[in-house]
Amino acid sequence: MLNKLNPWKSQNQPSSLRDRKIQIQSQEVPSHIAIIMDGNGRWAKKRSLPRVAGHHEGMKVVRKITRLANELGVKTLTLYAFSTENWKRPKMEVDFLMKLPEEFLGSFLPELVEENVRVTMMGNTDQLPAHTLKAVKKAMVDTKENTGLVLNFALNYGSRVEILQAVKQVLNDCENGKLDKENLNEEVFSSYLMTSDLEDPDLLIRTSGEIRLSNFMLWQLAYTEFFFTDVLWPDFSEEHFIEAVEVFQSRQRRFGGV
Ligand SMILES: Cc1cc(N2CCCCCC2)n2ncc(-c3ccc(F)cc3)c2n1
Repeated sequence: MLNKLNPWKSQNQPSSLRDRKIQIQSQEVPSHIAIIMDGNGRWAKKRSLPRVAGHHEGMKVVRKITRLANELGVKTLTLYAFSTENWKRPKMEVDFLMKLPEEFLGSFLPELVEENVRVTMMGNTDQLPAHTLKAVKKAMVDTKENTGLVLNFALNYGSRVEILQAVKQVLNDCENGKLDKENLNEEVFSSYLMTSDLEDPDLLIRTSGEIRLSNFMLWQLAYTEFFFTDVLWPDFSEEHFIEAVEVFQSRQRRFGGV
C-alpha cells in the first residue's frame, strides 16, 4: 500500500535517519569500517580558507562519525589520519596536523571513556612529536579496559613500510629459529602486521572522489568492499555514513551466496 503522504515512497522505505539506523541494525553491520578522510584541503579552498581550516573542520566530523559507528554497533573504526607521505607537506601544515590529536582528545576523551570506546593507533611513533604521542598514549591508557568500539587511528602509517617491517621480522624469526618458514602462511604473516589484533576491514570508505588506496592497508583490504563518494570529508554527514553501510548491506544480500 503506497504511503499517502508520499506516493513515490513505498511503505517499507524507511524515511527518517532514525528509521534507516533501525533498518541497518536489523541486518549485519560491517564489523570493521576503515575511512580515508580525504578532501579537507579542497573544502577549505572552496571557501577561500587556509587548508588547516579544512583539517580542523574534518576533526569535528571524526567525532560525529565515531558516535554514529558506536551507536550502530560497529566493532572497529580505522581512520587514516596521517600518512607517511604527509611529512612532505609544508611545515606549518604538518605542525598543525600534529596538534589535532591532543585537541581532539582534550575535548572528546571524557566522552570516549564514558561511551566505552577504546582508542588505539597504528603507525610508526618514532617520528611523531612528543606532545602528539603523549596525548595518544594517554588516551590508549585511559581507554584500555573499554570493550566497545575500537577507534583505531592510522598515524604516520604507510602500508608498504608496514609490510616491509613485517617481512624483516619474519626473516629475523626464521633466522633465530622462532619461526619455521614451512609454517609461514597468510594468517601467520598477518600476525606480524600492525593490525595483528584486528579483523580485516569489511568496508572501506574514501571521500572526495579520489579512487585509489594511497598506501593504506594494502594487505588487509584484499576482500574489503569499497565505497567511494565525491563528498569532501568535512561535509561527510551521518546520512552519508548510513548510505555507505546501506550499500554495503545491499551488496551482501546480492552476493551473499554460499
Ligand atoms: C593527524 C591527525 C589529523 C586529523 N585530521 C582531522 C580529520 C581529517 C583528516 C586529517 C586531519 N585528525 N583528526 C583526529 C585525529 C586524531 C588522531 C589520533 C588520536 F588519538 C585522536 C585524534 C587526527 N589526527
